[in-house]
Amino acid sequence: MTATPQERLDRLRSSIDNIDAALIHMLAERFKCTQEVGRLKAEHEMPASDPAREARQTARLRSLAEEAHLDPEFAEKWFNFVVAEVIQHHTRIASEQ
Ligand SMILES: O=C(O)C(=O)C[C@]1(C(=O)O)C=C[C@@H](O)C=C1
Repeated sequence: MTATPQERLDRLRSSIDNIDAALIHMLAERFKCTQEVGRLKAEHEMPASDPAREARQTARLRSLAEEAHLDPEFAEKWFNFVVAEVIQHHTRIASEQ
């Protein structure tokens, strides 16, 4: 028996739910790492941002996105969005020292 459109939609949404949950958990782990980086940088008076590292990571992520058939512009925008938040966290940690 073929699935109804509603059943197909429900099945796809169930996968989307799992993927969204995985993304949230991965982001949480990434922010745990960057919080530690922020504390390390603050303790050693290192600058919050590292444009050279960002440029290397942007090139790497754009290349991975292309291989995965994901829009590289979107991958770069996502990375810039996350890094902007991380830099705010780093700056706050340094100001609390
Ligand atoms: O790797 C670092 O130095 C970080 O602070 C982490 C990170 C990132 O989130 O990827 C954030 C800010 C820097 O400009 C570069 C990279």
